[in-house]
Amino acid sequence: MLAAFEPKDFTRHSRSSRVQTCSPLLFGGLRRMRVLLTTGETCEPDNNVAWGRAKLLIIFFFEAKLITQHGNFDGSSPEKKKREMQILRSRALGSTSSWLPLATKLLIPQSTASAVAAGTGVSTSAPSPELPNHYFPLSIVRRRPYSSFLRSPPLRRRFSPLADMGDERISYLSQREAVEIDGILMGSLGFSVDQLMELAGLSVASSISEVYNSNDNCRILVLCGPGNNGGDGLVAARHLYHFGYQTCICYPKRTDKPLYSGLVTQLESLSIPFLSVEDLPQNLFDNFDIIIDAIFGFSFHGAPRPPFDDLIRRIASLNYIDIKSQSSHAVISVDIPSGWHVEEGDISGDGIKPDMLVSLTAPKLCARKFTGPHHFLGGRFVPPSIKDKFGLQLPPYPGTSMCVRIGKPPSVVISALRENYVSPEFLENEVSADPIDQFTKWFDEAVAAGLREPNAMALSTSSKDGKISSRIVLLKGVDKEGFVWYTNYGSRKAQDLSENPFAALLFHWNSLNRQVRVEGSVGKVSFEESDKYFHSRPRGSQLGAVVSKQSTPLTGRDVLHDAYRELDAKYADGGVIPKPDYWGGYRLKPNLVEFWQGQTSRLHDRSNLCAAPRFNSVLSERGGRKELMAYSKAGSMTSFPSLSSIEGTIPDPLYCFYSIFYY
Ligand SMILES: NC(=O)C1=CN([C@@H]2O[C@H](COP(=O)(O)OP(=O)(O)OC[C@H]3O[C@@H](n4cnc5c(N)ncnc54)[C@H](OP(=O)(O)O)[C@@H]3O)[C@@H](O)[C@H]2O)[C@H](O)CC1
Ligand SMILES: [K+]
Repeated sequence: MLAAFEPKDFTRHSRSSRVQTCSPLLFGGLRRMRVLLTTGETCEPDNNVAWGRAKLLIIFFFEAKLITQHGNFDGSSPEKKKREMQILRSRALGSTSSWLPLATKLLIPQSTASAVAAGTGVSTSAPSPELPNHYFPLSIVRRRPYSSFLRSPPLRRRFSPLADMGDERISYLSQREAVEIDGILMGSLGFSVDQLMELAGLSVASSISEVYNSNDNCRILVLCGPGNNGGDGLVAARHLYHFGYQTCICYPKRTDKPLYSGLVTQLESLSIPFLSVEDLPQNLFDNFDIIIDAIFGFSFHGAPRPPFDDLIRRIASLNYIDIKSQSSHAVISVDIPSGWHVEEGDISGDGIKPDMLVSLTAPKLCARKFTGPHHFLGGRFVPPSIKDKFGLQLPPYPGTSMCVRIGKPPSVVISALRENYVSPEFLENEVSADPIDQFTKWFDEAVAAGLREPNAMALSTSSKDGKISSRIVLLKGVDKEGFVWYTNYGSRKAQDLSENPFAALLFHWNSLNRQVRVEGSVGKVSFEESDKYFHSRPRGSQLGAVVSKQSTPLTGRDVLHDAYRELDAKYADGGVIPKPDYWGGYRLKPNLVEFWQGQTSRLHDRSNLCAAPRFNSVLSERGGRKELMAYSKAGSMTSFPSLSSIEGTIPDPLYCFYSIFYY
């Protein structure tokens, strides 16, 4: 019955009116949306009561749709029906506990429901006695202030750099060594199993979030075994829930110990559903995008016993499902692909073939046979004493990461690499008429979002014969006069600019789905401005600027280093290092600034603010409405009937812009 239910069937989407009919496909993103109820009432996610009601409306619509499609769940026992509802709810909305009690407060007239049903294709002609009398759809307005996105940036897929070690140089543990290390950690080294399990589960969740997006409504089933590997799965499920994934658990052989019952309680308090083996579809990918295999770890021995033998068979059968190669469906094994021999691997050849393996502490010998695209290491708790005792070669973890990619880099089909951008709409009435103000607003938001080097920009220049070159430089200042960067006046870009004083800048704020293109004329900044900036730089950068004759071939690296050392010694007393003549700044005065906001299905928003030479004016062309404004130095604006009527009216042009909006 679950398989027959396809949420895609009732997705309705109207971009032009910026209203979407409620669709379960959108549920993952709902927390980030402002919801407009059909009554006209609006609410923000921060408004708990209204938001709770909004969620309820969604669920009632969801259930009504289900019931009208499937009648009374004919043949289902009330228990089974309840369970199925629970699965559907959790798939759609995640946690329900916080808002479900509000259900009793809702009473919506049947007339509203019928009117709404007519617009959504839900049939009410023969309502089931169970059909709630108060279901109706929602209109979702995909708008909210950008600042709220910054508070909860969507999780994005990122790849950690490959560990800087060949596969051969990483240590692989035998089963005996793995057990022994476990014993030392929890013996003389004073760790508790709870601690290690928490770190292991967090590593698993972190590894998954590096490869699979949570904002694609990713549904994860965690299959947990009876031992600590199963415990890692329970912990990972909790972290994944908090990372925004929709998680379900199947934990058929529970352990009575307080550690495990505590983990179960924590998950239940998040309303994460626990499914029995019988609840699961034969083809696990029917209802889930990712299957986490946390059944057996390094203590596995012999042949799998029920019910795990059947579960392992079901996961292994997913290897042959076509859909896997074309979609984001994946099997992820924790520490050991369950059913594999801990040292020999998949002896029978028809075992699980995971897409991702997260080895914990150190990979076990079987991991040598892993051929999937993503091998990660987690369990960042191994102290040097263990590394020394077992002669472990392990890759360093980058930064504060809880996981590190090891093994071969994934082979990717370049043409298949794409992101579906989910952003707030960039509406014309929200764009500053002044491009520098708009740029500053976006730049501040890029800084607030914690982007690395938000001031990095591609600078494209052209020689007099039209040969274009680009490189990344750093923006060092921006104001109404333009965009400033510093460089060596002997560099290729400087040579280009001396021949052709026009250039283009491109800012790419990837995780905000934003780009800003700037085009204009370029001139050198004054000596005083360059000199002031030069002396604000760290001493090492000043020395580097003096010794580096950019774009000039060297006879060897040591020439540069020797020159640096010599200069360093010369100014060892801390004297002022003079700015060399061949180093200084450029300023690009824009005549076009384009703001680009990536949107779903490539329906991006672009706003183009262009300078209109000689006019201190602003011309807006917004949604077909043309507006021409005079823009005084003091910042006030006056409306004019035409461009020619402005000519001569503004005595002291500063710069002027008109706007064009693209859709
Ligand atoms: N130091 C670390 O690296 C840490 C790793 N962690 C994780 O812990 C597992 C190892 O956990 P452990 O509990 O020792 O073992 P398993 O999870 O593999 O499971 C043992 C249970 O499985 C049963 N079992 C074994 N073989 C079979 C089989 N053929 N069929 C059915 N059941 C089987 C076994 O029952 P027995 O009756 O056979 O004893 C146990 O009930 C490691 O891999 C990591 O994932 C920690 O979380 C953190 C520290
Ligand atoms: K496993």
